[in-house]
Amino acid sequence: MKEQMNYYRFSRDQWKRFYRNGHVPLTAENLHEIKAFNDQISLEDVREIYLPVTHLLQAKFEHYLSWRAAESSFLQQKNKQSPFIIGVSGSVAVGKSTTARLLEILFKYLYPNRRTQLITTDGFLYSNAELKKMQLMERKGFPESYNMPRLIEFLNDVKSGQPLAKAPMYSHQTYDVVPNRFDVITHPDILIIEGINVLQLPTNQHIYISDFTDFSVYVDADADLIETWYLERFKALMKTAFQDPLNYFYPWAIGDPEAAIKMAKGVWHDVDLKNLNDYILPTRNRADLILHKVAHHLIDAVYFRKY
Ligand SMILES: Nc1ncnc2c1ncn2[C@@H]1O[C@H](COP(=O)(O)OP(=O)(O)O)[C@@H](O)[C@H]1O
Ligand SMILES: CC(C)(COP(=O)(O)O)[C@@H](O)C(=O)NCCC(=O)O
Repeated sequence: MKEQMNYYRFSRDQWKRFYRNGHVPLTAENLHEIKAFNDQISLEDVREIYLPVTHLLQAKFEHYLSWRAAESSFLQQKNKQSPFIIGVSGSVAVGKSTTARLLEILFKYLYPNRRTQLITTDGFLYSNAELKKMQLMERKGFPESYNMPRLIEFLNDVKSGQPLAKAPMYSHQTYDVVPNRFDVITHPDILIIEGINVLQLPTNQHIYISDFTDFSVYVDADADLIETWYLERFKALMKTAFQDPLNYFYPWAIGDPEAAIKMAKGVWHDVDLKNLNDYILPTRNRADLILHKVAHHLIDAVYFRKY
């Protein structure tokens, strides 16, 4: 990634120094829990990259709470609870879910008495049946494949302090939205929203997802590297989740492995890479923080937005 004038660039060595030791006390048990959720995560990355990120987010969150109180006092209104919303974006397979989950875990350690919840935007995709009807099945993940008005309404409910808001669920098992299944969001203090479209500006809306987020993170890497992660994940799933006869990819898991890899490469090139270049990458410079990854998901630099 080239230097950008509106970002500070910090090398890994510079970034790790921003964390004051002991600020987020991680015990051996905590680290064990992180490893249990993804044993590929480097604990060095957790300490050197994610702990300073959490430290920064903590400062932002506390500033947000005091600003909300000051605003309510100015408007002579009751201080209504409204969650601090963190958006996590980036390409398919760059590691958004992993980053979002890690931030969720770290926030829970930091604020055990506060409610942190995580949702993904993929539940707001139109169902496969609807996508087929609109001839958008090959455009899954592109802006027009999401029900944006529904997502905006959901965020508006959450941000305005509704006691309960329901986010539809997506299943990677069925490769489709799950009918009548929801993630129930109940008055969180912190909401993490993860998805490829979190920083996008839809053309036909007057209000965007980013209007609801208080901080945003973009996970970045070269497209060639992301392709290898996409294919590695596909190969790992071929041996595990795809072996289930109910899985959408089951026919590929029991067929010719080379044909399956060829198909996955085609999907990456024709759908996800195109989406990255045309719609996701152009949103990168709206993020407050960019985590730049190199081989093995190692973060070599962090970009922090100046203005
Ligand atoms: N920090 C990390 N260290 C090691 N592997 C990772 C890391 N982040 C993601 N991965 C792996 O990369 C692949 C894509 O990550 P995932 O979080 O599923 O991506 P996304 O949500 O962006 O599609 C998965 O196989 C995941 O296990
Ligand atoms: C459902 C998704 C759009 C969401 O991406 P994610 O948030 O999982 O990175 C993506 O996983 C997807 O299915 N893309 C369509 C092409 C493909 O099968 O990769």
